[in-house]
Amino acid sequence: MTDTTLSPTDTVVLPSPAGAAVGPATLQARAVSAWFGNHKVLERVSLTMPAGQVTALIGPSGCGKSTFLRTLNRMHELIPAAQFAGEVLFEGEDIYGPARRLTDARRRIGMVFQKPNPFPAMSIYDNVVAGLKLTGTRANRREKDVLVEESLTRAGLWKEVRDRLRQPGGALSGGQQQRLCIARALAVRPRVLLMDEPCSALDPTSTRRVEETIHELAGEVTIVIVTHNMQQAARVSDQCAFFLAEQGTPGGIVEQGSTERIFSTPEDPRTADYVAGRFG
Ligand SMILES: Nc1ncnc2c1ncn2[C@@H]1O[C@H](COP(=O)(O)OP(=O)(O)OP(=O)(O)O)[C@@H](O)[C@H]1O
Repeated sequence: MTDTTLSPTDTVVLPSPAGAAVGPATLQARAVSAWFGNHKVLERVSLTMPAGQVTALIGPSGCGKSTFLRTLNRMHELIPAAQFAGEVLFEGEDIYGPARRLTDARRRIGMVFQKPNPFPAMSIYDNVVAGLKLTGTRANRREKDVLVEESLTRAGLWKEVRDRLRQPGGALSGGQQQRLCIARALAVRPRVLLMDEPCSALDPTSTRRVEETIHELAGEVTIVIVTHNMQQAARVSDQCAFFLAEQGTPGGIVEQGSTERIFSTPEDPRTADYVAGRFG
């Protein structure tokens, strides 16, 4: 990993020029299919992820949850031999449309991964600023200072690191590193945040802290989270989509709905078995 520490005189790109929409956005997947080579792993998946809500993608290992998540900001196409069909509408506009740029999708739709991946040798401050690279407006040092404080505050980390912003990101605890990665993703002011099992590498206390951060962000940004932890899905999400890939068939959504209903009165017996922990 290269150290891309920025000096105070560097110019960076600030997102959301004055007047641009910055609130949460609705994301709509329509008939999304995905392949790795000849292996079809998703079959015409449709799902609406409403603005400002938390949507949890649940289901057993290998059913295509992470692949689906990666189609939502065009990360899937980075994998060699990966193919895609369908539409992903961001506020009604297809991010795969011919006039759409990859960088637009990545800026508006941020991502946090399973394993915290800050730049370890880079300072906490510069880790957050590093999240700005994809954008289009220059920022001076003062603007960067404001954005760093704003992003770390929104990620629930500011109070813990405000006195040591020049220390390396790698010196933080695992849970703090994950919240630093959330701050880095928030620095471009995305309108949707994708989270791929963001707590699976964390201890229970850090997991709780990240869940609190998700609660605090809900309403400001649309969140889509993949989780294997049913209690976590119940705690953090407004709606759930239950994925399944049966007997070598591509993955699809068996059932979707409000989290309360999916857990209390699921319609499909396979959903009932899964949320009750009887398989997967
Ligand atoms: N880079 C890849 N190359 C080839 N096949 C892949 C790749 N990534 C995933 N797959 C395959 O795609 C299918 C769906 O995988 P995916 O990781 O999306 O499922 P998942 O539900 O997120 O699983 P898990 O919960 O274990 O992370 C699986 O059969 C997997 O083996």
